[in-house]
Amino acid sequence: MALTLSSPCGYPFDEDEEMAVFESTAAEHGGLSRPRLPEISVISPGLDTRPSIADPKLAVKPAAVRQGSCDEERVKVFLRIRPLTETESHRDEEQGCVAVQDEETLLLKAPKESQNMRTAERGITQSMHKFSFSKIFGPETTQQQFYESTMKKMVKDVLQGENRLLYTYGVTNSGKTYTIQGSGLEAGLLPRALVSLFRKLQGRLYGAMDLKPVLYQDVRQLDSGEIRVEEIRRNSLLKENENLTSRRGGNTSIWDSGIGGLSSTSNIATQLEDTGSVCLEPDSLSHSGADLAEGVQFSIWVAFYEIYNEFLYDLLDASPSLQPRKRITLRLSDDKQGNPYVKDLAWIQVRSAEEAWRILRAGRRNQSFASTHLNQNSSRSHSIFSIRVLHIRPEADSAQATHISELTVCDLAGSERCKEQRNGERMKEANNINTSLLTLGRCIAALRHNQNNKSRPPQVVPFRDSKMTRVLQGFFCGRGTSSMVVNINPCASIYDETLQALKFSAIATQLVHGPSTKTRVAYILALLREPTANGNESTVMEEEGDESDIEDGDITMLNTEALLQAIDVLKREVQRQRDEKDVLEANVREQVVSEMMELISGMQDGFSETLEAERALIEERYEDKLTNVQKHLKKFYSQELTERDQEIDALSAALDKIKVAEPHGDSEGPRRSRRLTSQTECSRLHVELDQCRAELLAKTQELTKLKMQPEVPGSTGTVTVTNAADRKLEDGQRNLRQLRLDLQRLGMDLQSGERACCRNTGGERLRQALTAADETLAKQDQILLDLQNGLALVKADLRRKAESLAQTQAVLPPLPSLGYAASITPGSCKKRGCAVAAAKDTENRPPEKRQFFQSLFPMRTPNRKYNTRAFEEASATPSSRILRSRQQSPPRSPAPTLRSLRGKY
Ligand SMILES: Nc1ncnc2c1ncn2[C@@H]1O[C@H](COP(=O)(O)OP(=O)(O)OP(=O)(O)O)[C@@H](O)[C@H]1O
Repeated sequence: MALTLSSPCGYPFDEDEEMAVFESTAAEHGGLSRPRLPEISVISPGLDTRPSIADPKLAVKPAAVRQGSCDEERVKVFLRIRPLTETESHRDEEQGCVAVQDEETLLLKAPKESQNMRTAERGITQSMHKFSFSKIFGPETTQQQFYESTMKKMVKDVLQGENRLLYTYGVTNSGKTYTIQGSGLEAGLLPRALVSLFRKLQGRLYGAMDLKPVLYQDVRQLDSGEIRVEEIRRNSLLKENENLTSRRGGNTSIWDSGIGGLSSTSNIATQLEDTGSVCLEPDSLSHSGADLAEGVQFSIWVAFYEIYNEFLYDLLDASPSLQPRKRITLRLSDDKQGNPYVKDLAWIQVRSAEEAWRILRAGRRNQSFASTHLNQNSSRSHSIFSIRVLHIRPEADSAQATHISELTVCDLAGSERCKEQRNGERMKEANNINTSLLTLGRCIAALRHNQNNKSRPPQVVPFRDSKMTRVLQGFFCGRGTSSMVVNINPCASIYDETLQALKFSAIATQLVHGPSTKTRVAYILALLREPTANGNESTVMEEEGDESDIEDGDITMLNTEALLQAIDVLKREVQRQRDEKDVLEANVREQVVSEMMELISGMQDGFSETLEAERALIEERYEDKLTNVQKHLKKFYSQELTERDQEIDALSAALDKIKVAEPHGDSEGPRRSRRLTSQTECSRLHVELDQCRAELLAKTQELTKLKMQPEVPGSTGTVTVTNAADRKLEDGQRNLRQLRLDLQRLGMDLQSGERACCRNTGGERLRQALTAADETLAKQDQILLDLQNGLALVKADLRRKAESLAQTQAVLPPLPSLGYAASITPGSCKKRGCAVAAAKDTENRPPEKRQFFQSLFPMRTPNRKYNTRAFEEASATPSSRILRSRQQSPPRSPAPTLRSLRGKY
């Protein structure tokens, strides 16, 4: 399966991501055409984001941190550009795609055939990229110059007790191995470092082999037997190297890697074995032992191992056999503190640079090299060479190691495109190499994230995802510092790979070294100096005496009691910080809750207001609708009634005509003529009633006058009767008024019934209202009947009164204007009796609905009849239906009509 080269920085190097993290804005580089993509991708965060001394965060750091300059804190990333070979020059690989702008800035310009140029042409990315490094070394840089600027100080630091790591990173065939180990007479960083180390230690070497480094960074006292074993191993390795050197000529050794039968071709041996000893410029290494601690001797032990296809192999596994054999894989273990170490790794004591050099050469023969399409002698593994320095105080009886420091040099395998590997084994190697480099990139990216986002929860740094990162973990976690050498090949054909490698290194430039062990000790000591919670000054420092030693952070200066006290102080500090955080959390929670409550109540108010407004709006709308409906109904019924009135008038007129023209027409004729007659009769009765009232009034006045006259014998009974008649008349009038009021009320009931009908509340309600109205009408009919009876009695009384008056007139002079008496003739009475009979006919008929309807709509003419057939057919409105239903109800007791009253009267 062909795989492409993965981005080693932990996430895909897609251009958007890259821009988000590293790229500057266009404005920083002058006017640029595209708004989103600047012409040059500036990948130089290391320089721009350097913390200043004035950074307030630094002010609170312990003194040991403040003392160090910012440059020292940041991880150093060096760039080395290798020269083009002759073959490469002939292939026209020099296309000016790599340009050094100054000591720290590199400009990459995409060549025409590169993938980067293709994407740039599509506007996805830039064709030019700018990178910044701690220092850039061009093709002309010599090995010595490079050593002086990079590793020289590291050696010094290690001798002073620090841990240092230097690792190379780059595309295959970019010069990593050349940089670390060198070639021919050009010794690389490692041999130079060894020579420098031993020169510095001249006269200070601890020759015995009784103290040996074990585990992560511990020292073990060896007994005599173990010492002998160690010596045999060491001598065999040195002898092996001698034998191989003497047999040089047929110089290819074959080793079985143990995995898939890989052959590791040690052609590299030829390169360095030409130099029997390390050849260095005389003035390249200063060898002053002035910086070394007084009275301390140093024991140097080296180990050399490789990580091949994610397996650990000891390159100093001293077996003299040259036969192919199965290599033993080593395991990674953790010590009690969880620090990783390579179990059963061979540590060899060396007493000179020469010995160390020979051991290194012996190990290189075991290293996994192979020929690839890019490099004839390509490292297929990550090789790690470690030098451990034991700081020993020789005592009279037995020596004691006070400290151990380490210098590790790691030559990482080169990243490469898997798909370009034609050999399956090479492809597998490339895969593993890229995977471990990818993990390294992810670790560095996570470390950078954690350093840059201290307020956020830290990301898990995936050290355990690869053997290489696990082995080097301590150097990234404060137990030392690391430096990175990025090697690049300026060939145009591998421009895209080079670009990826440089992007990866750009992340590393952002890294800051974690606080060293020394710094942590200084922090603890600073805590001890602070006033305790009880307000008493800690006495630890006073007991310890020399403050300058303490300032250096040497924890061994403290006795057990002081350390226990320090633990107590730290525990209290932890508890205090926990309490603080608890209080802070409680406050934050309280604030959040109160803000939430405010928010919720605000929302509630808002909702209620909205609800009210909507309710008002809906009410208003429905009010308007109801008003509109009422208005339209009124208008409609008014029109309807007007039309009916007109029709009735027309019908009446037509009937009159018919009556005049054909007095004896068809069978319908007499009934209609009777109806018309009754109508006209009714009007006439009205007039007569009014006349009767007027007469009654006149009579009442006369009676009043008579009362005023002196009483004559026998008149008492007449006056009493007249008074009774008056009272009854008054009652009758009162009843009439009551009747009118009831009718009005009925009218209102009907209106409400109509409304109920209009609002579709159901015909049942309307029917009930109408039934109630009918009952009220029946009551009124009864009242009218009573009134009629009362009037008959009055009439009888009046007759008697008239007779008594006649008798009185016979005695007294005649009274003026007794029209009423004159009008009460037997003839007129007879006539009135006929009227009463007619009224009785009327009473036998069902009550007139029209009178009731008339009270509802006073604008109508009083003599209209709505129970005609024409009206029934025409009325299709709800009101007309109501009227019809009422007409269909069973006949009720006849109500007295005015005509009947008049007749009675
Ligand atoms: N600075 C330099 N000056 C001269 N020659 C160099 C330089 N750097 C590298 N070379 C040569 O380039 C070739 C490849 O170098 P080297 O083997 O060190 O690459 P590499 O990065 O280790 O490759 P790989 O990752 O495949 O092992 C070697 O022949 C080496 O001598």
